[in-house]
Amino acid sequence: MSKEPDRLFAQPLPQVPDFAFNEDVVRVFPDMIKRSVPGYPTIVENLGVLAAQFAQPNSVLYDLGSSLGAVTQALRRHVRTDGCHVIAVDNSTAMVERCREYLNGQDSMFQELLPVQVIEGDILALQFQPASVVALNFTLQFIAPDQRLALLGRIRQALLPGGALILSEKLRFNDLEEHALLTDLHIAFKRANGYSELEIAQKRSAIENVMKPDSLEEHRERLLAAGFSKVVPWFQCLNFASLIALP
Ligand SMILES: C[S@@+](CC[C@H](N)C(=O)[O-])C[C@H]1O[C@@H](n2cnc3c(N)ncnc32)[C@H](O)[C@@H]1O
Ligand SMILES: O=C(O)C(=O)C[C@]1(C(=O)O)C=C[C@@H](O)C=C1
Repeated sequence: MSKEPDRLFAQPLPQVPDFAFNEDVVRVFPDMIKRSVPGYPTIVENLGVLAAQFAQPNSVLYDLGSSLGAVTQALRRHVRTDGCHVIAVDNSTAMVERCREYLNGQDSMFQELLPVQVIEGDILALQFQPASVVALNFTLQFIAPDQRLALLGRIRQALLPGGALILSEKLRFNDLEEHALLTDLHIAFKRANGYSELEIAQKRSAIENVMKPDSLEEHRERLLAAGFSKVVPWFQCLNFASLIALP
């Protein structure tokens, strides 16, 4: 994995462009996401642990919005169920290229890893195969809000009995005081991880048009409307959370 530090927003930009998962972001992504998302390493590792409980023999495990394949690698570390394979999907060419390099490197060093297929494509256009685990790790927030219910409905239809969707997202809060407090604490987290006020402000304006977080209540209601029977939050650190949704 690239160890390059994220300095993308360190210099004043005349105009901050909308955030995109391009080559510049890909180069610094492991550092960026770890220093920006409280609890990210814990979520990723335990996503593998949870997935191992839901994986069904001879089924597909989806990593949707796979970026550099951190979730896929956690699935490889933890899932031991017979006959499973991972399908990782991302629509950023730069992410997919780098992800394939990492995973090919692993394949050449270790035997008996779960087979992985990395697809460059839009998850909104994906024909889902029957799946026991679907991971959406900080991806749904980048999908247009009016497309989210239909996507979750198609995931629900693809899920096998005993399987699960694991959904991690940045949250917003309907209670304004709660929202302000957790936003301030998230900024403190970024500061503690070495980001300057300028970096924090420019990143915020880069993502505000492209990343639209929902509240926990909106997630729960939409997942139920999509046909899931049960929604169980299993992790929250500040304004970032992860949920298990059962078919
Ligand atoms: C925050 S990153 C996900 C991080 C990753 N899951 C992890 O745990 O390291 C969001 C990813 O979703 C991808 N993405 C956004 N919209 C997408 C879409 N419609 N289809 C496929 N991938 C998408 C982006 O290219 C980006 O790589
Ligand atoms: O909320 C922020 O400031 C973030 O940086 C969050 C977030 C995310 O949740 O995916 C946004 C974009 C990058 O992919 C890394 C982190």
